[in-house]
Amino acid sequence: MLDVKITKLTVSDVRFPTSFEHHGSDAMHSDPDYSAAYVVLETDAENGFKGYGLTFTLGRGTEIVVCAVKALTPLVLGKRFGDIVNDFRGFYRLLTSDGQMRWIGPEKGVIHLATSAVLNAVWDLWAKMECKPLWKLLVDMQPEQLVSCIDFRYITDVLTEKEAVDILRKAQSGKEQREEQMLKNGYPAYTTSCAWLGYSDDHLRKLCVKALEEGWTRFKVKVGADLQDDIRRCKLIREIIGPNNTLMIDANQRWNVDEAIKWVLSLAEFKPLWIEEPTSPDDILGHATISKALAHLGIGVATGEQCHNKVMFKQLLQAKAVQFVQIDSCRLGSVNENISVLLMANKFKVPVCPHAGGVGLCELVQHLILFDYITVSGSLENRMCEYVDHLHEHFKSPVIIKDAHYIPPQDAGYSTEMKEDSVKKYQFPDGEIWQELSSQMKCLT
Ligand SMILES: C[C@H](O)[C@@H](O)[C@@H](O)[C@H](O)C(=O)O
Ligand SMILES: [Mg+2]
Repeated sequence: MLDVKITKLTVSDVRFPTSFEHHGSDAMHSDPDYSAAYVVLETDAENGFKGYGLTFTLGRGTEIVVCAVKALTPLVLGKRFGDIVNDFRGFYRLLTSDGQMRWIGPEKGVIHLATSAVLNAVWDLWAKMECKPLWKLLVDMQPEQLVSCIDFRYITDVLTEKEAVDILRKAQSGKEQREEQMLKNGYPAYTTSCAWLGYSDDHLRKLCVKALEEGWTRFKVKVGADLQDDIRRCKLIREIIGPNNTLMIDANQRWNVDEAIKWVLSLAEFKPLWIEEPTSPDDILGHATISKALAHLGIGVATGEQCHNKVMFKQLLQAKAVQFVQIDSCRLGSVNENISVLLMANKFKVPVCPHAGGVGLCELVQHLILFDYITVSGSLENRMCEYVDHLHEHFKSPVIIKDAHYIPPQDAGYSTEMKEDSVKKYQFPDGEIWQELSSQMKCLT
């Protein structure tokens, strides 16, 4: 297996027209078409093993991420698989620290999204070669091997290699029981599917009632465009879900810092557990100010879905700017960088509640949060993973949700593989779906 070489990398621009029904809409992204730059790694393995990876985008601009993946391709082609996984830290550095390309990052923006797509495919390949779901591959690794996948550059002031190994060693005790518990009950989830900003009150009501019947107890609602609308919608949702279920609010970076504090104070009566992305994702001290101002109300600040990299997470933690860390499987540099954030959050005793949804984010991040529970944090206190009910049907191993819990996937790999037919149909702009849509548009004009 280790002698297998990577022989080909293809990347596709796959877009789903979710904006037509306002799925995924929020105060800053009113018309997202959930999309992905989708990577397939081919190898010379006799059994034809392939690795699949993706990064999540919102439609326009996916072509730029595709271009960035193509720019990274020469760094991957011809590589011996054993050389990658036996020095994963080195391979991570190779992709993120290329002497010319790092200028267009470093480790942020389009080039980092592209890195994530490529590395996600490598991890999928690795898990497939080991015939394990990715979470199990991680759970079974020795602390030293896990740590050897992390690039510690820029974070040793808060987390050294030794500390990382110690955290993982400590969590070895009770690992088997936690794994059993997960296999039996799954990992707790919350839903964002009921209350996208573009949904009418009526639609919101119907979806909330249905979600309650299905056993959901934690709900997230989009806010931030209009205060009166937010008050009405939060009141409505609180009335439907009752005082004991959990409510979160998400502003998707809409406000200035002072505005965020004032706005959230006006919504405090609805008892949200957190305000997510109140302001610019880059404003670490702004998040700290908001956290401080809301602490007495028991409202925490959550962020991470557009947090560039581990350095920013480090500072958010150092500045006590977040009470909930939202890792993202497709924005950070894949599993490698996400593990470092899980370990830092553990050190600062801040719970991790991953960002999911989009296309494929639930499929991927479930592996990371299972790993976090079994092998890092060992705790479910104040923890839950986001769930959004869109586009799972396009994946070969879609997520399984039971009683509002993620059931650990059993198929080998990182659950990243999409159905060939879906990739073909939704390919932008030549796939059947986009061709049909463009001829309908022409008819209307
Ligand atoms: C544009 C997207 O749907 C976002 O609104 C979404 O990721 C959201 O912020 C979330 O937390 O799920
Ligand atoms: Mg969000």
